[in-house]
Amino acid sequence: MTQSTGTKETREFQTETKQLLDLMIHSIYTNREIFLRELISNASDAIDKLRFEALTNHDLLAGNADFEIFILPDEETKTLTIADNGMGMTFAEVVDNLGTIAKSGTKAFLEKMKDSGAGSAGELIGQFGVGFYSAFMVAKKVTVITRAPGQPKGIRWESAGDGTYTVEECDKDSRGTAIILELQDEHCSAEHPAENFLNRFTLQNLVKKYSDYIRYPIKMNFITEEKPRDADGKIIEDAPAAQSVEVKTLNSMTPLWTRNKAEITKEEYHQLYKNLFLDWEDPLEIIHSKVEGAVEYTTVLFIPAHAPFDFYQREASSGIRLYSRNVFVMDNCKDLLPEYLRFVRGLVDSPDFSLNISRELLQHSSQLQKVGKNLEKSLLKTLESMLAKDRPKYETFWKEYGRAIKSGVYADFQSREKLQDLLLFPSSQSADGLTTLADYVSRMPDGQTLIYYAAGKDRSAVERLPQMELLREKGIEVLYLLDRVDEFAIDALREYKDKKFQSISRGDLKLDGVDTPEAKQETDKLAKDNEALLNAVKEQLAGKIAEVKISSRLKSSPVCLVSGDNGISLSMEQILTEMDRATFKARRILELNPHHEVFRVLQKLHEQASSQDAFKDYCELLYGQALLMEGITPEDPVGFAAKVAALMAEAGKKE
Ligand SMILES: Nc1ncnc2c1ncn2[C@@H]1O[C@H](COP(=O)(O)OP(=O)(O)OP(=O)(O)O)[C@@H](O)[C@H]1O
Repeated sequence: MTQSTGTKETREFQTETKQLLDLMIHSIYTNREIFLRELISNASDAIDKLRFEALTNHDLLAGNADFEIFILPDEETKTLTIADNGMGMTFAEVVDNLGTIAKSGTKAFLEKMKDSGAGSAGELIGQFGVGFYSAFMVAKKVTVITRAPGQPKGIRWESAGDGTYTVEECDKDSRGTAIILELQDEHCSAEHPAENFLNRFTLQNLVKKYSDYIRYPIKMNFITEEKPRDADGKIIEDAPAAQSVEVKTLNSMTPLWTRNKAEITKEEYHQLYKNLFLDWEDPLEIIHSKVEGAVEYTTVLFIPAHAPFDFYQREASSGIRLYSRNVFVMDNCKDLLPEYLRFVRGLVDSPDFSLNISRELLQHSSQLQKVGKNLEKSLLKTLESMLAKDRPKYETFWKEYGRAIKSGVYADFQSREKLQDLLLFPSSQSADGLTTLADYVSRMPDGQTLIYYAAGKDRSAVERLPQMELLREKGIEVLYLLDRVDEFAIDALREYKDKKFQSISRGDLKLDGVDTPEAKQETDKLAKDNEALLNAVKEQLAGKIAEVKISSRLKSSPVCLVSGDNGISLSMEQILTEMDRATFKARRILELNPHHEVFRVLQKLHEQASSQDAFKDYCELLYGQALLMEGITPEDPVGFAAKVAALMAEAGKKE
């Protein structure tokens, strides 16, 4: 077969690769058959790559353009070979690709493994599809023999998955890659045909199941034995059987999306999705459309059932593959869909995508932009109709991707209006349901002109905000913004159907139309009468707060902290601080409850010149309390605690 022609080097796998191999070999994952899908998919990618490069450099093909993937089970050597005549790899590429983990998905897999402990390896292997290394789930030893086009020599890579591998130059007749798996005993035993990867029927079924859509023929030799026949056509029983070899193509190769929609089963769509995007779950939604006219394309889009575990942490990636008349052009096509739709997976096949322009140019092509606009429109339409017709399904979608949509509202100025009707929020109206903005508005009583909201880290934190009391008493519905991006989205939106949003912790509460003019007059009078007191409090808290006010929103709490109408809010400031991006500060306004007993004590202390120290402590304590109620730690927690202790001791003395 091949012969080594250079020195053989033994190298160590990168630490992460070692960990991965260890998992592959020792995991109790039962669905090991997926290794075949992974290797076939790599072979198909390698042919795609060559085919694409050959468009501009025809010499690469060297006269061999009959692309194929060959599966060769060998009973004698107990090996299974998957061979392709694709791009092959050079020495450096072999070391880079098969000694380290370059693939971000595999890295993510390892991260997730670290987080969730080895127990879940099985489930995760299926979820991530771990590429080439999955071969070690079924093989004792893996040999890769590969030759890149134009290279005089091939490269032989070999490993038993034990921490090291060898690489050496070797002879190889033709371009491409052969992966030879020396199968583990349980995977070449006739006793368990479904797990026997030398069994041709098992292999045939697996190709049908996982790789039917692959665009290159996946071939296998079938050996038939037949006894010779006599002149009358009758079998000669005692003659030795003659063997004949028949090469069969196992996959249908018809790209699913070119078929008539009505003839495609849900199961087939699911399989296409799983094959292309290596998911183990069925997608939540499928959109298949064919568009003819100024731009012509066919698209199959999927909304995965679950967002990847690190979806909201990593850089936006895109899961859209481009094809031109069934020929793969590129994957991860950015700029096709807006970032807020980056969870969508799928493909677009259009004769208008030119095959031989560069990736960069293609991404900026006007055809692509037109297609992108259409896809965005049809995805939004699908989501709107899901929301209207299948609320539970939409809520499942929302749980996974709601944050992406909300990010679209604040980050994508042009999409704001289109997205506002897709938003859902919890609210004071129902203990566990979610409401759309339209539903909120439809419930607004006559006279209420604003949409009220409260931000906090969870429902109970918001419900316990002192500011909530008054609204609860007046029966005004409040939207709860519990996700960190919520307030930024609402802030960007500013209004919905001419109704402005109003935070219950910002500026004046503006209960106009609901509150009475008399109440406002009373608050103004109290502020005037206590002007000196308010100024004194402000002076004591100089540098910490911008203003002190008489509150009209407090019931049982003596104090609360709100932020100004403009700029960021306190909760936004908190979020930005956590993200180390606190360049802006909220304008802090301390509101005092004039009807609370503490207010009267404050008035008394202020009037008595002898109580200046106590007055100062009271101001500090009220400010500290207000911060705590907002979930913010006072700047000097030890000093705050000491003041509380001193006050408790003092109160004890009086009794
Ligand atoms: N048959 C092959 N021919 C040429 N290169 C290959 C072949 N198989 C694997 N490779 C190279 O090895 C790399 C690692 O393969 P692996 O399956 O681990 O990840 P991947 O294919 O990049 O990721 P994904 O499976 O998500 O597409 C590939 O990117 C490719 O460069």
